[in-house]
Amino acid sequence: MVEPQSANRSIPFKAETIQLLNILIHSLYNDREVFLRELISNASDALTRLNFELLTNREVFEAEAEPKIHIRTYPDEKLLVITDSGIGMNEAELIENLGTIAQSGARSFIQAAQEKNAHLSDIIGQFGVGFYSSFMVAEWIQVTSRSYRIEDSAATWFSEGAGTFNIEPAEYEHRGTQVKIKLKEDAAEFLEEFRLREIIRKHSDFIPYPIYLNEGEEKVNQQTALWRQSPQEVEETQLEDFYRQYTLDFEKPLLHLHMAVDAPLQMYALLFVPANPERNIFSPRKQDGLKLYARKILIQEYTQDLLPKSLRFIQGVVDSEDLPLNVSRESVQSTRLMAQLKKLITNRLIDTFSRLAKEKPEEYAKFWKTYSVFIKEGIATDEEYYEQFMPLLRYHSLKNTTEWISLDDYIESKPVDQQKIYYILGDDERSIINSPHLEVYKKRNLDVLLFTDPVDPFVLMRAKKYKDIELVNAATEKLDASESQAEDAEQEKPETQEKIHTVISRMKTVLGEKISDVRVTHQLVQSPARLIDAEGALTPELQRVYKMMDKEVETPARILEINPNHPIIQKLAEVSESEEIGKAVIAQIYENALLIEGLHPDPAGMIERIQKIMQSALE
Ligand SMILES: Nc1ncnc2c1ncn2[C@@H]1O[C@H](COP(=O)(O)OP(=O)(O)OP(=O)(O)O)[C@@H](O)[C@H]1O
Repeated sequence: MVEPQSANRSIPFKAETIQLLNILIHSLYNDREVFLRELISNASDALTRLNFELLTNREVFEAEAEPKIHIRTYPDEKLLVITDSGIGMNEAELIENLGTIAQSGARSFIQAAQEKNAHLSDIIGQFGVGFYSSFMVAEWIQVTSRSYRIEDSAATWFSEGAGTFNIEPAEYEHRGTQVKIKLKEDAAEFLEEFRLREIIRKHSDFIPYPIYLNEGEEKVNQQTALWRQSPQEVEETQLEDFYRQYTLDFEKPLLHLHMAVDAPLQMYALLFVPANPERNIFSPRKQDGLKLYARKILIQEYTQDLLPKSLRFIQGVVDSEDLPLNVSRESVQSTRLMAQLKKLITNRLIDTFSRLAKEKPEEYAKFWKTYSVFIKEGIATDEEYYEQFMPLLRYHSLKNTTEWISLDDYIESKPVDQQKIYYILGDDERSIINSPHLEVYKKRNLDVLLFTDPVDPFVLMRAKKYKDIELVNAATEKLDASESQAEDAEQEKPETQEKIHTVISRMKTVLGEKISDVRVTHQLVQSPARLIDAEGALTPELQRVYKMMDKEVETPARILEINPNHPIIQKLAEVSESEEIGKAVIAQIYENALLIEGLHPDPAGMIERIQKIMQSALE
């Protein structure tokens, strides 16, 4: 049925639209060019919707017309005209779509824009205000459209962006929509062909329909979306070109992942691990996040919900057929599909890292050097994925200070009866290797992982176990260095015990309040003594966490543990109590222990005493 054609009518915009237009018209927004992206994306949506219609309906006006988008400029009249052969709109649809329906994003946009310190650029980027964004550059806009329905007639919508728009019947021969923009004085740049090309290449390169500019016969957009091709067909150089164009990073990426998935949902992704996590200042990527497309149409420039936060260094594109095309940008986040996509992508990424570690350990070592801190952050903070991140951990160990070993490697090579995974905390490998705490492990030929990264204690806050095997601190674990009962019996002899008691009480007198106690340990081999935390003190892990967070913590005086079998300790018992040398040796034993724990406040201060001890040794 042919609708009765009405004469020119003036209709008020919805209240929210008026507010939105007010903000946009008066905005001094630098990235005004996005208006073109919005119009092209509307045109592209209209073409896709027509394609759907054509699947089931042959009663379509101009069914054979080529699906395309055409942009024309008329510099003398300052006109920019964007035409598409999409689904089109009749009069009622023009009124509804461009005037009276409050856009889903409008309200949130206005709210966000009215907030203090709001940056319009962030907000426009975030909400994508669609068609109306053209009012940033337009004095007026005229939209003429002819719907795909044969019986419909054409109509024209016109507005200067104030409170109302006009609607009237039109003569328009072709199916689709023509958006005519009279550019503001200061928006003449959008009449320049090179500028338009630049914008199209930047924002709409992968729109699935050809975009023509003025009389040019070549389409301006590339149209082929590399990520939608089969991974086997894409060549290494194409990937590198794509990555370079995408990030302006001229270093090759460390790794890429090309996914083409059909089930449980349909998606393509092309992801990269950059050689360096810092974006360079020229990078067109201004924030973390992946570019999200639905059927090649850009939905969101920076999508952070597709990855765990700790994998924010990943660059690339995700494209899913399953995302509804008309999904508004703000509702993208909350769809169930996004959670599914995130899971799929994250699992595949973790899998790719694991495979790299297995198949190309040297390349994994490079990855680990740069990104270990991110993976460790993931373990410390990511409730959902921390367990999956754990097999990616790599450490040096007491027995292997040159190659990285995983927790799985450690478990595989440990003796069957060893029930725990041992680690030791320290500031650098060279000094912890010499820690007295490790003597018993060396003697017993047990391996210990060296945790020297400042973020390792954070990892330990969450990761108490791996594959049901407890991770324990070698420095606080009680392992006995004496392997036979005979050795024990020797230690327990009454005369030995008495000697040791003498030494202990002398040490307590000499060291006074510097220590909370002196006692015997059987965990030492070469060293005469070591320091351990007093009972009730914070664990060494927590002490380091606090230190990293710059929090002052009081550590109660430590306990000095002595090795009853050490010649220095045994000889000390024979030195008369009044002799100065005995006191000097005790003070030096304590300070040596401080030094090796990295706790000595003034190592050079020991020199004088050491010289006295040397002198006495020579006499
Ligand atoms: N070129 C076009 N052809 C057909 N319909 C169009 C065209 N441009 C806009 N429309 C209609 O007008 C509606 C409003 O467009 P607008 O750009 O304001 O928002 P949107 O595209 O729905 O959302 P977004 O904010 O994500 O762009 C569209 O949903 C569509 O129905």
